[in-house]
Amino acid sequence: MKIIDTNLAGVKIVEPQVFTDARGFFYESFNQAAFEAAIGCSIHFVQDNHSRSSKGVLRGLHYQLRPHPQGKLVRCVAGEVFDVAVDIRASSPTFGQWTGAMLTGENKRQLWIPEGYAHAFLVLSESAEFLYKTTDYWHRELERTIAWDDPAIGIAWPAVDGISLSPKDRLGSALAQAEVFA
Ligand SMILES: Cc1cn([C@H]2C[C@H](O)[C@@H](COP(=O)(O)OP(=O)(O)O[C@H]3O[C@@H](C)C(=O)[C@@H](O)[C@H]3O)O2)c(=O)[nH]c1=O
Repeated sequence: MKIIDTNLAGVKIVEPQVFTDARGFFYESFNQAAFEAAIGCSIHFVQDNHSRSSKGVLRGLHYQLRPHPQGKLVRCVAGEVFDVAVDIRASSPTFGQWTGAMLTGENKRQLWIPEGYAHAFLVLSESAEFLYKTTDYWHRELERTIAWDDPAIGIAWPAVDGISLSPKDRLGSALAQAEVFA
């Protein structure tokens, strides 16, 4: 497993070692000890999520407030997504900055997004299957959405014909109006 730093100190790309042979491939998609050693702290995941989306679907930018913030280890097992994390910790030197990674069924890369970041992804292939682990349970009342296209963040989304959003995500707040992490 290889860890690749991003421009946001807490956000890491995880690249598993993939073993390919005549039958196909094998890799450890999660190994608690190796993951904790790589990110330098202990982590306890409690929920696994799986979504499928069509091309042009953009989910996010989502986060959950305290007392139930979520760290997320995300990956795309089929298709291609552009995955984004935004630092929304008010006291952080990188507050409001974003990082993006291509996660695909082929490259098998994962993105580790700790608590204190908002998360979104855009589907670039005809469809994409997206899997992720979370460090806390879902709490609908604590969920928040920041606008995917807030110019104050300025995410350079790859071009796709027609972005499709949920009704909730169409109402995302500007970062300046959002409840963020102290
Ligand atoms: C997130 C979530 C949703 N749901 C339900 C609520 C709703 O009826 C349905 C779809 O929910 P949403 O529209 O919020 O799904 P979605 O837009 O895919 O939400 C996800 O987006 C990505 C970017 C994230 O980072 C995730 O944490 C999560 O917020 O699933 C759960 O039962 N458990 C959950 O953990």
